[in-house]
Amino acid sequence: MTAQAGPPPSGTRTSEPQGAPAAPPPDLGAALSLRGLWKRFGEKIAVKGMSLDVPAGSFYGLVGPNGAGKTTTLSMATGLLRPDFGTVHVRGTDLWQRPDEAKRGLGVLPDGVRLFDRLTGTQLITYAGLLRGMDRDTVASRTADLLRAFDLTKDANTYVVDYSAGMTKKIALASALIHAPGTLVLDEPFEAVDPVSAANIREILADYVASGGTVVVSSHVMDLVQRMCDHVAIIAEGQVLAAGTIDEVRGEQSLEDRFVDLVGGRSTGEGLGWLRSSSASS
Ligand SMILES: Nc1ncnc2c1ncn2[C@@H]1O[C@H](COP(=O)(O)OP(=O)(O)OP(=O)(O)O)[C@@H](O)[C@H]1O
Repeated sequence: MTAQAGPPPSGTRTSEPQGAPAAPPPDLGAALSLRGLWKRFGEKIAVKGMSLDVPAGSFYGLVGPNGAGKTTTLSMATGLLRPDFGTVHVRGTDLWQRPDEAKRGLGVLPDGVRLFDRLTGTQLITYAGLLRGMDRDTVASRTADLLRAFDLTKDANTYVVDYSAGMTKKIALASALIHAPGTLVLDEPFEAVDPVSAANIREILADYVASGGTVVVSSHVMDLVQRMCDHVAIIAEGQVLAAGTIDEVRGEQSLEDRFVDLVGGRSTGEGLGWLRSSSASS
C-alpha cells in the first residue's frame, strides 16, 4: 500500500489514498476517533492509514518504538499538524472542520513544541487560561492550585527558559489543564520528570479519569502503561498493530513481552565487539 506521489495536499482530504481500504465511520461517542490518518514527510510516510477509537473515560496508552509515528499521530489528533488524509473527531466534532469547537474540549501536552519561555511559570499558565477565554479570578486561583499540585510554587516567578527539562514538562502540563478539558492528550508526559513528581502526576491523572475525564498518553515505559492505563494501542511504522483494553492486548503475557513479539527488532549487540575489546584494553 503506497501513498500518492507528489507533495502533500494543502487541505485535508477525507478519502483514503488510492488502493487503501476504506476506514469505517468514526465513533461519534468516543473521546477521540481517528479514521484513516496519513502523513508523509518527503519520501517518508510517517503515518499510514491510522484508525483508532479512544473511549470516553478511558486512560489510553499509545506505545511504539522510536519513529513509530506516535508524535505525528498525536499532533494530527490535536490540531497541531494537518493530516494528508483522514479525519479526527473529538466527542463527535470534526477537529479539522470545526477546530475551535473541537479544541475547546482538549488539553494538549505536545512533544518538542517550544513554549513561550520568556514568561515566568505563573505567567505561562495564566496566559494559557486567558487564551482559553477564562476570567482572571478563576485563572489566578487555578494557577495557584496547579503550581502547588506540580510542586512549582517556589519557582512560580522564575522564567521558564531557566527551568530544568522536568520542570518545563510540568509547567506545560499545568498549562494544558487550566481550562479543565474533557480530554487530555499528553505526549511523553513523564520524560525527564523525577520519580516523586511522576507519582504526583500519575495521581492527578488517575483522579481526573476517575471523575470522568479521558487521558491519552504516549510512552516508552511499558510497565508504567500497564499499571496506569486501561487501554493501549501498539503502533509501529505508522500503523496500529494491536489496540484494546490492556488485558485484551497483552493476553497472557506482560505488555512488554507482547510489544517485543509484535514489534520485533531485538538486537543482540552483534557487530559491537570492538566496544568490548576497547574497554578491556583501557
Ligand atoms: N517534520 C518532520 N520531517 C520529516 N520527517 C519527520 C518529521 N516528523 C517526523 N518525521 C519522521 O516520521 C517518523 C515518525 O516520527 P514520530 O516523531 O511521529 O515518531 P515517534 O513514534 O513519536 O518517535 P519517538 O518515540 O522516537 O519520539 C520518523 O521516521 C521521523 O523521522
